[in-house]
Amino acid sequence: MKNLMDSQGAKLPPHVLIFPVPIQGHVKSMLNLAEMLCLSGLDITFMVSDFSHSRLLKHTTVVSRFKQYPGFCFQSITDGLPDDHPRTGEQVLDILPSTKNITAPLFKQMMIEKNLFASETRRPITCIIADGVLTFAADLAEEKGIPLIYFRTISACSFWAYFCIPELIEAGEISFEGIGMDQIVKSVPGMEGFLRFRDLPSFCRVKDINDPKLQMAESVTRQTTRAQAAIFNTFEDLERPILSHIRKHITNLFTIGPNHSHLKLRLTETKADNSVLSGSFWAEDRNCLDWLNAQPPKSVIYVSFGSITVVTREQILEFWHGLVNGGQRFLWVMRPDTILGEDWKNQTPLELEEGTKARDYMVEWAPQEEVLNHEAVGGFLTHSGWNSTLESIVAGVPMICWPYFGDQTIHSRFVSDVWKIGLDMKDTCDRKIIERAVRELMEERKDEFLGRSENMAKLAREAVSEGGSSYRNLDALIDYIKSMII
Ligand SMILES: O=c1ccn([C@@H]2O[C@H](COP(=O)(O)OP(=O)(O)O[C@H]3O[C@H](CO)[C@@H](O)[C@H](O)[C@H]3O)[C@@H](O)[C@H]2O)c(=O)[nH]1
Ligand SMILES: C[C@H]1CC[C@@H]2C(C(=O)O)=CO[C@@H](O)[C@@H]21
Repeated sequence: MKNLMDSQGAKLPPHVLIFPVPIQGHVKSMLNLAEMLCLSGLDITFMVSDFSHSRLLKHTTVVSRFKQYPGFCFQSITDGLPDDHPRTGEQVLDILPSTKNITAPLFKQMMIEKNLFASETRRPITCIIADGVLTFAADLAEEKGIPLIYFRTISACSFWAYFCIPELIEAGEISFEGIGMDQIVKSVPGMEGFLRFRDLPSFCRVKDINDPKLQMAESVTRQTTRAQAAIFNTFEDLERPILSHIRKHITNLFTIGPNHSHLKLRLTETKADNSVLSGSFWAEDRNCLDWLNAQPPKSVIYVSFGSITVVTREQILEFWHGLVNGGQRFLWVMRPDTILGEDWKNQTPLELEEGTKARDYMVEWAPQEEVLNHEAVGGFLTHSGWNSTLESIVAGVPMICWPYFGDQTIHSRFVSDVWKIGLDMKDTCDRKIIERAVRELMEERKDEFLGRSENMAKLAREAVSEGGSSYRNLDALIDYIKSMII
């Protein structure tokens, strides 16, 4: 390690640059990682897009939160999209070419002008931890000779399915007419027995193997091996068999999750206040917690489709009727930009608002982690984003999965058929099916699902506790970062 000293002669710590894709689920997860590294005394430069930076400043206490870590600083940069770009639905994918073509050259220039973010008290960056889908990070790291670690914010199982796309194509298991949605797919080792074509990440649902989304998914995933190491927000007991397949290709693989729960534990060890920063791009409506306080234990189904999902008005009404007919109370997150179509922009269907007032509760954005851990919540109707899935697992809340796109379609299969902690209703949106799922999860098979969910929650908590796999891996990651100083 080079002996760079501060003015008092103390040795300067490693300086890590963390660069997430500027999307809610990615930024939140990587902020949690940043804080864990700060707690270990590392200096952090956190790159955010101007768009996500202004959302964080507006809706969170991020500034006061990170003030306690003198080694932490934000740098913001454009994501290359116009201000009025929706950044939702499939259009969110525009962020990949825009960061590659517009952000990357500006970022490179910034690194040069700011002397790799060095100052009197900070080394030039000694390591980059980039979001696993930012391909330009590998080019830049190689060009500048800076060690690179990729952090893919999705599950190991979805990463592995993406990694196997060349084999899936080779075996004719993608894109050829005649492959039925329910046909079992054989080319993803470790999933041969239960993975249907329908469960593959949605970007595999193509007619043509040259489809740009499929190509993108394959190329960004395969190039993970260009980094010196990879981080996954998961834990060994959850995905061990799949992780062992990935480790044949990526030797330095650190599983440190569930990040949100791991951070909480590390905060408890070092500080009196272990409350976790929300990291939200929307204002959290905390009134729903008062409403939950008035509900019986395990009586409420929490409904949220994350930060990107968009739905039609018809789909919303199917869900609403299904939920009402299911006979349970519900707390529903409806972002202002959830419903597709100009007529419905920022408008919740009136009948829904009226019909919900009596028994149920609707918010634009919820303090999700607190909601899931509230004793009144007994089930989660989710889009199966990876953060939501992990948050539900840690809280021991069984799920009804309605995946929207990408990695979510495989998570829902693992929830229902591997971990058996919920139901998968992908590719349907019918009030009868929703009603049936609610009854099954919250009444008929309630004890069975709760038992397995509580068991999985225990394993998750053990993983992040002292001596657990994620706890040890985070320590090993920090040692690794220290050893990489050039
Ligand atoms: O009312 C809400 C709704 C959500 N959240 C939080 O927002 C995050 C949402 O993340 P996630 O569940 O992962 O969903 P997306 O926002 O859809 O995340 C994107 O990023 C994930 C991580 O890469 C992927 O797994 C998803 O497919 C992708 O859509 C979670 O931490 C939630 O706690 C809130 O705090 N309040
Ligand atoms: C921008 C979306 C395309 C891929 C990203 C992703 C991943 O595979 O890592 C998951 O969900 C989306 O947020 C990202």
